[in-house]
Amino acid sequence: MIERRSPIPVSQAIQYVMDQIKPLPIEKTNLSKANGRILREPIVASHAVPPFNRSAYDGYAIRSKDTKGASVHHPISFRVIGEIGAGTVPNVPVGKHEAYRIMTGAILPEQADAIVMLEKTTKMIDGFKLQEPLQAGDHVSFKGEDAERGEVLIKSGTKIHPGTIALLATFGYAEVDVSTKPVVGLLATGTELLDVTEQLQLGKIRNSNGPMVQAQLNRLGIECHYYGVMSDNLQKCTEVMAQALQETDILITTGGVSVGDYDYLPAIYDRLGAEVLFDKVMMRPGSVTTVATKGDKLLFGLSGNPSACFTGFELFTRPAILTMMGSNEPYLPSIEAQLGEDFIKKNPFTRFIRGVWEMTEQGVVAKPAGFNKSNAVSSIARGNCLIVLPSGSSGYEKGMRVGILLLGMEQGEAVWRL
Ligand SMILES: Nc1nc2c(c(=O)[nH]1)N[C@H]1C(S)=C(S)[C@@H](COP(=O)(O)OP(=O)(O)OC[C@H]3O[C@@H](n4cnc5c(N)ncnc54)[C@H](O)[C@@H]3O)O[C@H]1N2
Ligand code: MOO
Ligand SMILES: [Mg+2]
Repeated sequence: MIERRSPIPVSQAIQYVMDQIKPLPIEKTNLSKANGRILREPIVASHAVPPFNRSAYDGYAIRSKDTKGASVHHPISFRVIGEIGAGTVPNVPVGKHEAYRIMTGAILPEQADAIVMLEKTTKMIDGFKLQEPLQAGDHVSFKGEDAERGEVLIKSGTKIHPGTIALLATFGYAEVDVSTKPVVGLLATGTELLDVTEQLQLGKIRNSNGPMVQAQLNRLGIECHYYGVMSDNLQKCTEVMAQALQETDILITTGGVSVGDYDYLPAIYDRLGAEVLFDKVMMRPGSVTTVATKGDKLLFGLSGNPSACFTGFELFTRPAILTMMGSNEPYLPSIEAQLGEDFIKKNPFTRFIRGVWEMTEQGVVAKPAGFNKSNAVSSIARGNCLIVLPSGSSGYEKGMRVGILLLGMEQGEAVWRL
């Protein structure tokens, strides 16, 4: 009798993986290399932003009280006593009916409390005329209006993106605490697999999972240790994986996790003494995704079918790696969308359909990205989301509200919700 596997719910499988994760140590990185890394210290404002009251426009710095009563019929004249470009500091305060020519970003001179836009003035020989009154604070960018000193602006565990870089630079972080990266190994298994450079041969296909998973890792900022392709050979694969486990924190394989005669991963885990957390998940594609541990190492046995491989990585490997790196938003971001087409197939397991979402007049609509079986490769290329169709339904109709997981986003989610 063939041994039957017991499928577990997706959320439980994710939890099993996440329970194994311990955060990696912290290291310092140069600001120029920090983009895409996970911040491991909060960004606290070490000074107010802006650090001084400054002009929001090119124009003139004046005392607002001197503009009282100004109108078309009663223009008020101002004498210009100097000029302040951004970066220079005036040393004489503004007096009654006096003004400084001032540029955007320049510090306000003492006594000045408002800025007149250049366009609102009529030039005169030694100054300008103004035809409308100003209030104190007009066109001034105030000290601390963006951030107060001591404010926690970004939490530890956030992914650094160009906006974060700007903030780090603002506060003078030449270096910043980030997580070290896990060493991730990747091995594609399958006697049928050809290298990308090889001619197609009957019965064989090119290895697409290897390069795909490499790219999925790259999206997390990780360069993997690529062990290439191996034929389905129990002894040789075991040896390579045993060696790879010495050299990596996480070892990803693709293929060989099902029940075929050459699906050797279950036997390899056994030989390696790895403990299998699960080998069947109530999801499609990727139902045979297998995750195991060996000491503090994690082994992800992603399915050979490309869509299943892709989905297994996004659902299990991605949050595991991000959590190791201290991310507080390791899950794919999810939003609600309208299903753009009927999906009438029975759903014994939750389906993750490679889809395309777009904004329409009806709101966000998500459609399957084409041929959608677990062996599909074209729909992975077209998709920008995974449409989640929970199990237990006999089908989903166009217009129904569904959850979708957004792919390739910088932002993530703190909890698994779908
Ligand atoms: N009797 C059963 N058969 C299968 C079951 C099952 O439950 N009972 N599960 C099916 C499901 S679901 C999937 S998914 C696949 C999983 O297969 P494996 O993970 O064992 O992967 P392989 O057998 O090695 O390959 C499957 C398929 O994928 C192609 N492949 C493999 N590696 C690559 C690669 N690197 N690049 C591109 N394509 C790859 C391979 O040629 C096969 O076509 O099993 C079902 N069978
Ligand atoms: O694991 Mo398979 O991909 O469910 O289709
Ligand atoms: Mg197989």
